[in-house]
Amino acid sequence: MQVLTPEMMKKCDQATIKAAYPEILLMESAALATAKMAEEIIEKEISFEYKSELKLSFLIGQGNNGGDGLAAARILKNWGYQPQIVLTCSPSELSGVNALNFKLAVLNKIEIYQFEQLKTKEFISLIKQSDLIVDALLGTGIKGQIRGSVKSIITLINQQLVKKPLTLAVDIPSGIIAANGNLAGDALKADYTVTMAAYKRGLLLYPGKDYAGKIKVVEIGIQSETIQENSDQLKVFNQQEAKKSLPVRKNNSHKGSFGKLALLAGSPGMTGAPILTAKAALKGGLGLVYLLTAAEIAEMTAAQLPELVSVALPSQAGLIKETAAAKILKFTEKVDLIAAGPGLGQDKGVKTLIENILKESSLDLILDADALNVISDLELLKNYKGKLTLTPHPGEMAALTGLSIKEINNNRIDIARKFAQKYQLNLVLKGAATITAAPDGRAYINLSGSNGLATAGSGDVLTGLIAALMAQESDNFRAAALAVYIHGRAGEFAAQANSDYAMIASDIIANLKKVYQELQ
Ligand SMILES: NC(=O)C1=CN([C@@H]2O[C@H](COP(=O)(O)OP(=O)(O)OC[C@H]3O[C@@H](n4cnc5c(N)ncnc54)[C@H](OP(=O)(O)O)[C@@H]3O)[C@@H](O)[C@H]2O)[C@@H](O)CC1
Ligand SMILES: Nc1ncnc2c1ncn2[C@@H]1O[C@H](COP(=O)(O)OP(=O)(O)O)[C@@H](O)[C@H]1O
Ligand SMILES: [K+]
Repeated sequence: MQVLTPEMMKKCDQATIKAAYPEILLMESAALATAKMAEEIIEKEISFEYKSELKLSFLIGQGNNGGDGLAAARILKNWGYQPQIVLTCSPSELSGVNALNFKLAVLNKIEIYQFEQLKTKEFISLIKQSDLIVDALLGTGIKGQIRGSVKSIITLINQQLVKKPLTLAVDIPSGIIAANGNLAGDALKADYTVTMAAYKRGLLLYPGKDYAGKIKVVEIGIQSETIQENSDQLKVFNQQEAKKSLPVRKNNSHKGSFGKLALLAGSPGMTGAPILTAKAALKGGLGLVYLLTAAEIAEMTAAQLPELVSVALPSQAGLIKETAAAKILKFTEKVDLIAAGPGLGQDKGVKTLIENILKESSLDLILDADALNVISDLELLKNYKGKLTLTPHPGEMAALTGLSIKEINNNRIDIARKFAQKYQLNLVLKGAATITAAPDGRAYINLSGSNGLATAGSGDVLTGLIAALMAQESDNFRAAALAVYIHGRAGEFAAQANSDYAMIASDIIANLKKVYQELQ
């Protein structure tokens, strides 16, 4: 499912209206979807005897987001509810379809207040008594910081109410910038968001994602072709996408059919990382893992995982010698893909090894952690002869690009995509709302996972999973996006069993089976 910017959404609206779909009809569809969602929430969350005893408060802005709200209030009134409306402007300031929907609200005898005419106490009391607030103050048309009555309403609710009533946001929580998920000063937190036609970026990026609650995308008459034509290949990776992408395992197969991985990882003091990666790769469905690591720790690591084949590299005091490059390249002739980085360390030998692999190999190559940190010449990435995948967290991405972590996180989608296209590689930009970007411009925002994944070794697990899925699926970009989804979903299961606080990276691996069972 597509993810849009406000400009793209506007183009979709305009194209639909131009193709003979009257604007009022589009708004009525949005309103009907909002009313249905409000009713679903009421039935699920509130115990009541009569619809008419419920207090439904609609906060109405001056633009089309407010128009959606006005029409939804009227529909719910016709269904037997008693909605009330708080208007942020005077009725004479409404125009077009919004003025018409206001007239219809009056005609349907809905109780209407103007915020400016209410005393603060009266407004607070009205909100406090509400069973459900429908937030139709601001949608995709937000410009600049929140101001005027809209700002007063958001500030009053956020500052004066200890417990906020149940809230449904129309299209996007008011105050969240639809283009990037940032706050326009402040925003109204929702328990649910009903969003029109497609996801908006701001609903999936932080802090916006924290304000949106449960999101439902509703169809309002905009054709999927129109959305396709006016969007930019950015999609969400959800369960539906994962089910579609899960590689089919042939029965007539052997361990070679599911890939042989050369894993270049580990160093003295960092012997756990390669085990997490190798175990995740094997539990992810990969056929065989060779761990290439410093001679001093090769035996010790092999002892931790009986399924592992350990290969000792020439080293001194645990540091891999620069001369190991030839041995590694020779060895990788018998494997299908290489993953390098977890716990590898960053000394000179490691840098030489990674540079040599980038210059000489043409296998599918995944670089993570220390293998990313030692790269100083980005041209090596561009010139790599095989298919390359990088998995930086924002800190590693900052080092690769010269940008700050804040800049990266403020513009995750575009930065990841530009880098992937410029250097012709798959990029997994990790962190809350992981972005997977392809060299050809495709990109996914991942929807699974939680803060429990922010635990030592979690990234090592992801690298193993990416290798496993890449070995089983020919489209490396899709494989990486699927691995990110599965990692996140396994993390959700791990959090259910242990809590976000108490889960560790091994719990993610232990729960992979549940994800595969769910997706099969
Ligand atoms: N187009 C369609 O056919 C369809 C559109 N749909 C719906 O329309 C929504 C988009 O509507 P929109 O474009 O009218 O913008 P919207 O979000 O209501 O905001 C504009 C209003 O807010 C005001 N305002 C702006 N910034 C502000 C701030 N910082 N602080 C305070 N006020 C601020 C701005 O004031 P002005 O700048 O004009 O003074 C203006 O009055 C979309 O999210 C969806 O819900 C659906 O019904 C499907 C069909
Ligand atoms: N708050 C969060 N929500 C969802 N996923 C997260 C969050 N924080 C981290 N993650 C995920 O956890 C993993 C952490 O990887 P990384 O930073 O490399 O950790 P480590 O180096 O400890 O293994 C990544 O897949 C990342 O996307
Ligand atoms: K809204």
